Amino acid sequence: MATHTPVITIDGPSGSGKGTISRLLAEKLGWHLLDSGAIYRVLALAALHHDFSADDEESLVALAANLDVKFEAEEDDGITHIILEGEDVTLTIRTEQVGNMASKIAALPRVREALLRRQRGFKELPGLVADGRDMGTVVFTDADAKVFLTASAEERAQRRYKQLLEKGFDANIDQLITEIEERDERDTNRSVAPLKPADDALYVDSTDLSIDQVLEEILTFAHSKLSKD
Ligand SMILES: Nc1ncnc2c1ncn2[C@@H]1O[C@H](COP(=O)(O)OP(=O)(O)OP(=O)(O)O)[C@@H](O)[C@H]1O
Ligand SMILES: Nc1ccn([C@H]2C[C@H](O)[C@@H](COP(=O)(O)O)O2)c(=O)n1
Repeated sequence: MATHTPVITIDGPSGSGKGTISRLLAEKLGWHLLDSGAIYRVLALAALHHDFSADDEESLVALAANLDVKFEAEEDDGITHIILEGEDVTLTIRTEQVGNMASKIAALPRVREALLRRQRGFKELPGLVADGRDMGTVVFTDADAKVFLTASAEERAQRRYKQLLEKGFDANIDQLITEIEERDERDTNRSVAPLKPADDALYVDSTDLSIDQVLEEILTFAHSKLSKD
């Protein structure tokens, strides 16, 4: 009999805390982690390097199919380093320029298709926490527990502002709110794999919740779903 590999999906808009919560959840459970946004961001950075425009689907599909990217867990700093074509791009992919390009190319159906297998390859024992926009609705539709994590656009922009300053990037709060709203609009209204809660997802609004409170709520939910299997 094939062994079941459990999956927990965390979907939601930019800055809702998916990455933070997914990492903490994966650490607590001792499971693997898929940051699917990082894959779209790496592709976006590679496209910018090659000077491809965001609507050049043909070139982007070829780039996605041959993307030379490695995720390397470093013992020294505990961070998973992302290596694109031999270069460490862990920090570079986090800029708003790369995030916006990622959101644009992610609207192209054939680009999404080209990245599907790479994402599903992360599902390995003892389990996977998958973070993104369509983890529960497209990539892992049979996940054991699905969560949709959100927060108001203003709160998400404030979080991003703080995060960018901490990382030494320049930031402007009004511009961040505008960019977050534009990104929400694009991610939610695209024709393929739009950002939306799966029918069977737990909906968590983290606007007034601390990271610990969100983690607690999701862990309780995940345990209840996993114990039913
Ligand atoms: N509940 C919370 N309260 C306060 N700050 C939070 C909360 N959740 C996350 N944060 C902070 O908000 C910032 C953005 O969080 P994170 O990167 O996890 O979001 P994300 O949804 O993964 O965003 P993106 O999709 O753009 O990568 C981080 O600095 C994180 O520490
Ligand atoms: N499963 C996913 C993950 C990400 N994207 C797109 C949409 C986002 O705007 C962009 C960057 O993601 P982030 O790092 O901010 O989570 O990538 C997507 O369409 N599907």
